[in-house]
Order: sequence, then structure tokens, then C-alpha cells
Amino acid sequence: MESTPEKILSDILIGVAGANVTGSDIVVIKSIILDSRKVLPGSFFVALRGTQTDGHQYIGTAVQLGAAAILCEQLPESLSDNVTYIQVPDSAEAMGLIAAAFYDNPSQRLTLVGVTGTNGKTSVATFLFQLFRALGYRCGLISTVQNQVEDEVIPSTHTTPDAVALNQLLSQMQKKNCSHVFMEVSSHAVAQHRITGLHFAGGIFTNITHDHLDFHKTFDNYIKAKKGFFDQLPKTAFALVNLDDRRGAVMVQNTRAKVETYSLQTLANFKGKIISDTLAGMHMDINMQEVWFRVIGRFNAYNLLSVYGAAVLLGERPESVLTELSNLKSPPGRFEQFHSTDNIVGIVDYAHTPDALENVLETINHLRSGNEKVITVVGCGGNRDAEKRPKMAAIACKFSNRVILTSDNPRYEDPLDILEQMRKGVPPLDYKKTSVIEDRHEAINRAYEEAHPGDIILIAGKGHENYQEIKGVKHHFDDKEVLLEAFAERNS
Ligand SMILES: CC(=O)N[C@H]1[C@@H](OP(=O)(O)OP(=O)(O)OC[C@H]2O[C@@H](n3ccc(=O)[nH]c3=O)[C@H](O)[C@@H]2O)O[C@H](CO)[C@@H](O)[C@@H]1O[C@H](C)C(=O)N[C@@H](C)C(=O)N[C@H](CCC(=O)O)C(=O)O
Repeated sequence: MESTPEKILSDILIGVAGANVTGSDIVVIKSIILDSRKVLPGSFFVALRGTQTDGHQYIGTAVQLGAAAILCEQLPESLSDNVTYIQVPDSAEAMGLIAAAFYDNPSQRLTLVGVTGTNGKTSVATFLFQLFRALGYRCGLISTVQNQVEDEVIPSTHTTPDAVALNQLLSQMQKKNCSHVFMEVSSHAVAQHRITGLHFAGGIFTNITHDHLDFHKTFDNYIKAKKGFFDQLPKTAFALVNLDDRRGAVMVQNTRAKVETYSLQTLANFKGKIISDTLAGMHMDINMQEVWFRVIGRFNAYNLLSVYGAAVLLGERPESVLTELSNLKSPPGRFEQFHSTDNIVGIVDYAHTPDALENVLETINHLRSGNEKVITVVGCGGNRDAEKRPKMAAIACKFSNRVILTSDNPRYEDPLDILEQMRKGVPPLDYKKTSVIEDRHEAINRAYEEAHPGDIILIAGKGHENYQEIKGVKHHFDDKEVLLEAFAERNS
């Protein structure tokens, strides 16, 4: 267990603009807490305006539990004598700076690279982590799948943790002598100032398509959030963008960082070309050097190209980078392939957006060598962007010979309602090849029952997740486990 740092309040308020302090700023702060229920004596409670409730209403509870200081946008009506109140224009923004200072600004002593974009964040961050370890560095990873300090795995709750958890994690990585940290930067994180106060050595933009509109409301807001990451980069950092995404150039219009580009289609600092791509591997040309990769698919060509670019920008030798990259395998749940003894290929992929599903299915169709069938098992999550439901069903139909619509984290919604909304996207001509099987276990088994040697089953949407979230409870469920069980049963 990490020892908790203690700080004098005035020392962690340095740099927080417009802070209005009521009470003494010479008090000891033992922890920074965002949830009043977790406040302990000596805590600094941060009142945040959330999506469900307003943290300001819990200031009284925090004081009762012994908070030494309160960060807020609006002072409560009655102030307690033993507590220091810091009023700021934006609690979330101030919290980013305060959290970084509380943990002694660990990002300034690390080479920190952030990856943002709708798809590919996990793969790019994970490939970078694996690559730099292979190149001999001690590394940290902060990702949707898991956080990692060298070999030690720390479960992940968010793609990008809140500012306090994030700085604590970075501090832990720095204390364990990591030199490099690779992290995913979600649009939520930028909008909620989770990364404010961090010092990045570089930022990578993968691509942007419609997603998370339940949170951002409009696509413009979503773009603005992603762009906010590049606006925050310092002059010393690089901003590496995918020129083949039409929003690539916009992302870096206001950045102070050094803009660098990658592309499979046009002239760029890092230019790649796919020479061949099959289930056995991918052959590419990158900046006039040939390389064979174990990971496959056009979307991975983009991922690898950005990883190559970032590594070279961080000062690594191109030849060593390509050698190590050629050995990398897909991260868990990211186009992860499994082969049954009766020659059926199962692919488990996290694709949970229309665009990601289309990419994966296009890749699979590209990799087909003959008349093998593609069977897609897919669902859509509950209490999230409903617009994508019919779109994902339509995409599954367009690119597959057989489609099984099923459940995927229904959360608080009725799974049959979600499936009905998905079904509306099935074109009438595809009714015959589409079934609805609510039970995901049964859906995967059915796909395998119907598959013949050579066929490819895509199980999309959950990737690395090992649970099914139903009415606030996470039940154990793992696509890979179910698929391998089915493989084993038929072939035993
Ligand atoms: C939509 C969203 O981003 N929600 C995050 C947000 O919660 P919220 O705004 O709903 O909080 P709230 O419940 O309204 O509460 C407001 C404040 O009051 C506090 N509170 C509340 C109750 C109480 O009794 N006492 C108290 O102090 C809360 O701690 C909070 O600070 O702030 C919380 C604390 O930081 C986060 O844990 C929570 O993430 C939730 C769990 C979540 O699911 N977030 C997802 C959408 C998310 O962030 N996803 C992105 C990745 C997306 C992707 O690329 O796929 C991510 O980076 O993970």
C-alpha cells in the first residue's frame, strides 16, 4: 500500500487562478476526496457539479466527517470555523492542478504520452507500453482494459481515471522508477478536467466518429473535447495526428505542440502502406522500410503507424522500433483471434460503435480467402447512446452472412427493448439471416453450432470485459471464455 502524502494547503493551491480563500491556508491536508462518503479527518473535499447530483450539497456531510478544507464554486450559507473554504470559478479545473501538486507533479518527471480518439486508444497505448518495455524501459500503462506498472496489474474503472486517482497512479509509477507512461485520454476526461495539470511529452489522435453523444450532446462538443487535449499540450510536446481522418487537421489547429502526421493515404511525416494483410499476418511499408507484423487489419496498420511515429519522436531508432513492433500481439479483446480444432476462427473484439464494427467487419471481409461465412454476434449497451443501435444492426447485416443480435450490458434498460431498437436497423432483405437471441451465452453457442470449417465468428462489443452489467450488478461473463468452452465441448 502506498503511503499517503501530506501537504500544507497553501503549497497545493499555487497556480490555481482566482482562488478565494476563507480561513487559514496553513493546514495539513491528508487526502483529496471527491465523494463526501469517503471523507476522513484532514481530507480536502472537492465539491463537483456532476451529471446526477451537485457535490455542493454534501459539503455539510464532509465537514461533519472532519474535512479540513473544502474546494467549491459556491460557498455554503454557514461556514464552519475549523474549516478552510476555497472558492474557485471551476472546481473540476482547480482540482486537476491541486491533485497534481498534492502528488508532487509526477507527470513532470515521467515521459507521458496520451492517446485520444474514438477508436484505437487502447491498442495504441498498449502497443506503446509493450514496445517501450521491449526496448528496455520501465513503463506504466493507463487504459480501459487495465492499468499496469511494469508487470503489476491494477484494475481499471475508467478509461481515464479522475484527477486524484490519476495523479496517485502516476506518482506510484514514478516511485517504481518508470520512465515512460502511456495513457488513454477519453473525451469525458478532457471535458471534466481529469487531465488538467498534467505534463505530456506527446499526444496522439487516432480518429473521431459519433460516440458518447449521451454525454457530450452534440458531435461538435465531442470534437471540442478531444481537441481540448491538444490545446493543453506544451510547446515541448509532439501532437501526432492521423491525416486520413477528416478531423485530424482540426485537432491540432490551436496547439502549441509540434505537429506531426501519419497516413496510409497521403504524404505525411510517417507514411505507411499495406502490402498484404491475411489472417497469418500483415506486411507493410513504413517510411520506405518493409516490416511484417503479427497483428492484422487495416485499423491496426493505423495503430502501428502511430506507435512507430510516437516512438521515433521520443528518440528511438527506427530500425529497433520496427523490429520490436513486428513481434507484438493484439491486446486482450482487441481483434483477438481463437482457432478451434475443427478450423473455425473466432474473433473477440471490443467494437461497440458503428464505426468500430464497420472497421472490424471490413477487415474480416478483406481477410477472407474464399467463400467462408462471416457470423456476427453483437449487441448494444443500455443507458448509453441509443442512436447507434439500428446503425450497428444494419452494419452487421451489410458485412455478414449471418447475424445474431444479443445483449450487451443492458444496465437499467430492458434488453428486449434495446434489441427491438437494433432490429429496426435490419434491412427487410436481411430478415432471414438475422436472429435475436437475448441470452449472450446462447447466442455465442448458436453461432458456433452453425459454423462450418473455415467460417469466421465475430463476437463484438465487449472485448476484454469479463462481466455483463444488469441493473447495477456486474455478473461474470467473458466472450472469450464462452467461445473457448464451446470450442472445447464440440471437439472433446
Ligand atoms: C458521466 C460521467 O463521466 N460520470 C463521472 C462523474 O460522475 P457524475 O457526474 O455522475 O457524479 P454525480 O453522481 O452526479 O455526483 C457529483 C459529485 O457529487 C459527489 N457525491 C455524490 C453523492 C454523495 O453522496 N456525495 C458526493 O460527494 C460525487 O462524488 C461527484 O463528485 O464523476 C465521477 C467521479 O469522478 C465519475 O466516477 C463518473 O464516471 C462514471 C462512473 C462513468 O461511467 N463515466 C464514464 C461515462 C466515463 O467517464 N467514461 C470514459 C470513457 C469513455 C470511452 O471512451 O469509452 C472514461 O474515461 O472512463
